[in-house]
Amino acid sequence: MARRMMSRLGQWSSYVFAVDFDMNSDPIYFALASKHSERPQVFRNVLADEICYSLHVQSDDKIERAKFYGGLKNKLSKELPPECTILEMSTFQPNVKDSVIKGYFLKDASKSSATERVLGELLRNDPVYVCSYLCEGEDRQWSQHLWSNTEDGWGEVLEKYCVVPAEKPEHHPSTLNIINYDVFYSFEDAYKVLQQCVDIIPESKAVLELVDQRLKSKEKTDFPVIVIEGLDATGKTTLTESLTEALGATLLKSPPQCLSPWRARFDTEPPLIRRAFYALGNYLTAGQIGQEARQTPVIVDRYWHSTAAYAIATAVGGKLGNLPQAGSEVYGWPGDLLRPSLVLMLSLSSQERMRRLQVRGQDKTMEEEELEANHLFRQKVEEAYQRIEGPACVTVDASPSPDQVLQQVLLLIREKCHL
Ligand SMILES: Nc1ncnc2c1ncn2[C@@H]1O[C@H](COP(=O)(O)OP(=O)(O)O)[C@@H](O)[C@H]1O
Ligand SMILES: Nc1ccn([C@@H]2O[C@H](COP(=O)(O)OP(=O)(O)O)[C@@H](O)[C@H]2O)c(=O)n1
Repeated sequence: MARRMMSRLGQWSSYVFAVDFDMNSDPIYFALASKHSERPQVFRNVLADEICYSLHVQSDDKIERAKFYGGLKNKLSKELPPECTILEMSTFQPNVKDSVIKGYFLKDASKSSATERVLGELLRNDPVYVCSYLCEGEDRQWSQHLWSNTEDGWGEVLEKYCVVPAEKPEHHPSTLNIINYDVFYSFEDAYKVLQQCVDIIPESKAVLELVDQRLKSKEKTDFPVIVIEGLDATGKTTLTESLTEALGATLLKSPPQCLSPWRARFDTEPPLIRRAFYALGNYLTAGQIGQEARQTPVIVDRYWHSTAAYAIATAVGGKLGNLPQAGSEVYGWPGDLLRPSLVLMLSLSSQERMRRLQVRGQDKTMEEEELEANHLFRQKVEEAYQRIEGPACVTVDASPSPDQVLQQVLLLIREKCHL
């Protein structure tokens, strides 16, 4: 095991580390070197004399890595002393796609041995790299020690590096592993993930069986296909129902009804697996759309835009500006997924959306902090919605009365789809 870690470590000196100390600011970027740099100390404003650690999952298996990383946060939160802060961390090669190894950075102010005990146990039993960080010497510079894992837990220090500041990369690290981790751009890529899960998530088998029986859709439909998108409580259900009636259309949704027995199960899975499930849902819905659009117009409540926008917004940490730029390949439409004729996104101010959620009896107990984090998340979802192409969505003001929204949308449909 130690040898394998060493071989990866050889590359590690070309990696940059990013720690998210504050979600509203840039991460702190640092690299490893054999000598300290002249530049100011890396953790100057965020760390005092705490002992710090970092943990990275070491596995070449994508599913194992995703499962273990998801569970690790819960385990750490439960077992570490409360004075130990758990921060998200990425190790990556700047601007190199698929190079991110996700991990956690621990800022330990507990002055107890409990943290070392928990980490020693992880080292002994689990596929992790553990590093400790110490602030030493007269010039108070930080260094990183990489520990080997032995049967006793903490083994020996394999490598010792000086921690030096690194440049902010052009692309935020959380954007580097979106493709085929958070968003899937072909049926096959999503299908493969669920196939690999069959042993650990038995429900995957039933989902794959349904997907195997899906209807294949033609590229072109006889009748228009109109997708309604938007955040929760923007009025999608209300509008899709009235539109369906007004146009004599068929109403479908993604994920389709036939996946509902498994949705809650896959919602508890890490993004890789959860997103693959929703991606497959779109292909099932596409089959139904192809069938129905032979006879009537089709209205679809959420489709690809929801899958991609939520996945991207969740994957991309921190500020709105961290999203991949407009025109990036992550906003492209999967080549093998039926394209609708028109996509409309319902947009509402956050005050009106909160009011509607409250009328519906939800979100009443949300803490201020959570609201703030959610505000940032919603902004990212809406921005991602607007950047997705092929077809791009048309934004509709959803604040007027239900009937006014319907009339406005009917006008748009007549104009764009000649209905
Ligand atoms: N145009 C509108 N004006 C005022 N309230 C609305 C409007 N559209 C929907 N609502 C109400 O807002 C809530 C959320 O609407 P809903 O259609 O369930 O949204 P979604 O399907 O997007 O979650 C419901 O209580 C609904 O009655
Ligand atoms: N086509 C879809 C639909 C939903 N989703 C996911 O499902 C969540 C939204 O579902 P929801 O149940 O809140 O939707 P509504 O109740 O607002 O219609 C989002 O977090 C998306 O991640 C998806 O990925 N793809």
